[in-house]
Amino acid sequence: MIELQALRVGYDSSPVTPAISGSLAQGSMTAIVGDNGCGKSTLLKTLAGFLPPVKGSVHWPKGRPVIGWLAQRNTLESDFPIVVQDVVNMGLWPKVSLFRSIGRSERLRVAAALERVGMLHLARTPVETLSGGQFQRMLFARVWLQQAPLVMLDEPLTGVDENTSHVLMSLIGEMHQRGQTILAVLHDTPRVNRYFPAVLRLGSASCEWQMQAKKACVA
Ligand SMILES: Nc1ncnc2c1ncn2[C@@H]1O[C@H](COP(=O)(O)OP(=O)(O)OP(=O)(O)O)[C@@H](O)[C@H]1O
Repeated sequence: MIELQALRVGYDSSPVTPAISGSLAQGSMTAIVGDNGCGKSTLLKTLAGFLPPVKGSVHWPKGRPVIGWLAQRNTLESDFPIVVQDVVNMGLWPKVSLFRSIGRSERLRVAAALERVGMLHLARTPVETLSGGQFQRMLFARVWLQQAPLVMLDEPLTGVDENTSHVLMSLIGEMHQRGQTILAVLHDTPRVNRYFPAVLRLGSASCEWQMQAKKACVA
């Protein structure tokens, strides 16, 4: 799905990572790990097309697919004047535009997504009143509903409690099992070791891919 050829990512022509070569197969599930500041988020943003490569290249043999994107928690505004289900509704895009009202079957899908993350009772709650963990569950409901071929998650488990981590990890496993390609930046070493079949370890001078047979990836 994605081929990296001596890719270096960074800002203003200055790379922050070493050269990265390798590929991500369709349906794969990969964790990007490494120390703070080593360039994990920058790599994700470059692969998503938000930043140009500084050196090397990213190749999409079958074209870049729709990407389900979950940004790092602290980069998000949480004081929009909208309620939870409005945010989750956005996962229906582009099947439903802003100019077409949502039908019964779509409302049921949104409700199912909210139920899946334990947030159905908060469907009409203003986003600005959510706790950090509830906010993250809401974003996961949107990504889960979207069913994008490629899902990029930037530190999806950071700042959430153990129970929420468990729910979110099971959703990641579920998306993987239904054939979506998963690429996630994570600091949760035990969960990376337990659930991710592929790991890209990013260092300041080099990087390393690790592939290993994994048990069932649903938490
Ligand atoms: N917009 C920017 N402009 C210039 N430099 C940036 C920008 N954003 C991040 N950086 C720098 O790029 C380097 C890599 O940052 P990045 O956020 O990719 O690291 P990370 O591995 O995701 O870190 P963390 O684990 O702390 O989230 C850091 O030195 C950071 O200061």
